[in-house]
Amino acid sequence: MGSVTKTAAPAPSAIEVRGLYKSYRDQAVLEDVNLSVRPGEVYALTGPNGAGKTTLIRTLTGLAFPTKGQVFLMGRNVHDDGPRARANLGAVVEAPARFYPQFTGTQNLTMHARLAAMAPTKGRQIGRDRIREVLALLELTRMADRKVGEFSLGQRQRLGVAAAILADPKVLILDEPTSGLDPLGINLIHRIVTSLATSGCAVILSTHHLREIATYAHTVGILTAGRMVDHVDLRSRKAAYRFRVDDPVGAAEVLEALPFVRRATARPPFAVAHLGGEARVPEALAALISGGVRVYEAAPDHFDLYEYYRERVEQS
Ligand SMILES: Nc1ncnc2c1ncn2[C@@H]1O[C@H](COP(=O)(O)OP(=O)(O)OP(=O)(O)O)[C@@H](O)[C@H]1O
Repeated sequence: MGSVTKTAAPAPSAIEVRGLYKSYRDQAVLEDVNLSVRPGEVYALTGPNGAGKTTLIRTLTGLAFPTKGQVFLMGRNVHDDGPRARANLGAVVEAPARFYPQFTGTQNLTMHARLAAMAPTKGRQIGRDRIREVLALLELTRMADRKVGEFSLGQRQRLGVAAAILADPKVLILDEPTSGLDPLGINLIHRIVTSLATSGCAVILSTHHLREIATYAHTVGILTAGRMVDHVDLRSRKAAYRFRVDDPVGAAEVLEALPFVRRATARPPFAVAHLGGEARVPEALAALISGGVRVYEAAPDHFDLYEYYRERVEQS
């Protein structure tokens, strides 16, 4: 039998936004927004108040219609083929999500489960065990049989996330899921989002909590005045190392010539290089030393998303 060479094809996007425009009367709120999120990726959307984040999220979920452009969820156009596109979607688009206050947490989730069972392509039956499981995951077991009208803001917020993940969505879209939550609640949402992404779910969430999302988002989209001014790939930023040297420009040239270095720049007194991992640090050091560069220090170059964001927003 002959052998077959396999080349891993990139996973198709779970969320794909193409040339999206949205205006309210004559006011442009979104202009030419493009983005894509693959299965397993967490995309954090951020930007100043009024930048258009909620409008974008509502348009992604099919709740708002674009003036121009398309949104695909799992390959289906959310505005032309809504019920099928949304069959794989879990979302919280209003904070806190709306529930029937006179019914308990369990009863509200049971109603969500019935709706999920009616989805055209999925039709999954969600049993009581799953409802108990998501309530426990969101640390709401104690509140399960209390009326939602008696829930605190943070508890309702967590119930919203419980409803969004109930049917094991392939796409999760959350508008400011951590607003109104205490520090442990914020951490809980982060852990849940990370674990869903690890199991293959594509996640978009909007947030103002830059330092927190920097720890687990893969990409950060910066939206200002309706335009996506930057997509920051945090994975590549984390692979950077900085070397404090006597000659940063010469050191950057030495590093740039190494086959495993993707990019090297001088930022006096440092030369900063994207090495692809810490296993390459000894080789980079050896190259610098044999190139006649004196090295005083080598350390990961921590990317400060907050500082980056501030500069980016001030420029635009
Ligand atoms: N239904 C609407 N009719 C008219 N204008 C609207 C409507 N909804 C939003 N806008 C306008 O669109 C712009 C973007 O609003 P949006 O709520 O999307 O911003 P945001 O980035 O989510 O803000 P925040 O961070 O404050 O939540 C604002 O100027 C807002 O006034």
